[in-house]
Amino acid sequence: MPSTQTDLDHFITHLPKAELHLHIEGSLEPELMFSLAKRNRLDLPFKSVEEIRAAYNFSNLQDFLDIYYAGAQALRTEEDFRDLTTAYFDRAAADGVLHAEIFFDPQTHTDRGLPFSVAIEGILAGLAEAKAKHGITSELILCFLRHLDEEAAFATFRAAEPWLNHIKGVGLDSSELGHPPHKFARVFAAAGAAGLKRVAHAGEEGPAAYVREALDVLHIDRLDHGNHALDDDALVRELAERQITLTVCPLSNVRLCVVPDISAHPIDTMLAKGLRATVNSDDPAYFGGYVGENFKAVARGRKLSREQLVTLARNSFLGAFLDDATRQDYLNKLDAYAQLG
Ligand code: HPA
Ligand SMILES: [Zn+2]
Repeated sequence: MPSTQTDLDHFITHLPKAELHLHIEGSLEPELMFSLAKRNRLDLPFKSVEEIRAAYNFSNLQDFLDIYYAGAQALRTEEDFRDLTTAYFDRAAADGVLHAEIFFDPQTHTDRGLPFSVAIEGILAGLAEAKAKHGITSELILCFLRHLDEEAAFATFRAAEPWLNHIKGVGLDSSELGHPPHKFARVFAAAGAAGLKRVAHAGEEGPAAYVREALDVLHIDRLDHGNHALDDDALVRELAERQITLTVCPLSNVRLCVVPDISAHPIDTMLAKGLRATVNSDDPAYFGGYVGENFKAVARGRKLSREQLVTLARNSFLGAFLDDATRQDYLNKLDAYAQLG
């Protein structure tokens, strides 16, 4: 029934929410990729926006990563990173996002010769612009690439030192299988000692044992993805008891074949098991939708109630690295909206 769908879309779009799992490089839309390539006088291996989109047909995480790292090559200057960041926040604002905690992958840029400062200064300029334009608050999370070694992660952490007061936490992303969390135990310990939050991708393609390691060895404050945690009942009970936030990414899960279909997505199973699950977009330019589209996809695919949607939004504020007063302010906005809606 179209009118019901429109009501649901409207409810989701204006539902106050936080986004906690967003790779800023994964928000590079083909149109912006082309305009950056033109501005930077680069040759892209694609002739058109349509050709780029047609290449986004992945059967696993590595298929995606190969194209995601290639796309990131178009980013060359601080201005590029600022434009990328403001484009994401314009979309986020339209999707009812009040607060976003975004990842960036410095090694993707330093490994091709960009100084560490270029990506972070451009992103920070974009975050400041988003706050001024939309009032959206934000935090930045530096991700280590797990297919590289721990020494490279330490070198990145040292390079980040002058900006540590602008970085809320460290994360771990890229190819999961064969790169278990314990590979990064010492650099995560150093980040924790420096007062940073710790998060890690685990249980996306990797087994429940990687989620266990992320908890016990990396001492994570939040779990990115976590789908395969569901394979281990004791682990699920612990995640629920400790109210560890899971940053779940439904459209990413479908596009990377982590789940067979949106109608088989476990988001409501996670809620039913008492897990603090949230909905996020991961790499929206590659996976076909921003956070609002991710909410709409699971709402339809799993026939979620408004109460479940509000719980998912509440979880996003509970799981965010916010100060108590701001968190309460956002929760109050959500409660007021839920009562009206
Ligand atoms: O979903 C992801 N998984 C791992 N690494 C990533 N880097 C960007 N997106 C992802
Ligand atoms: Zn991710």
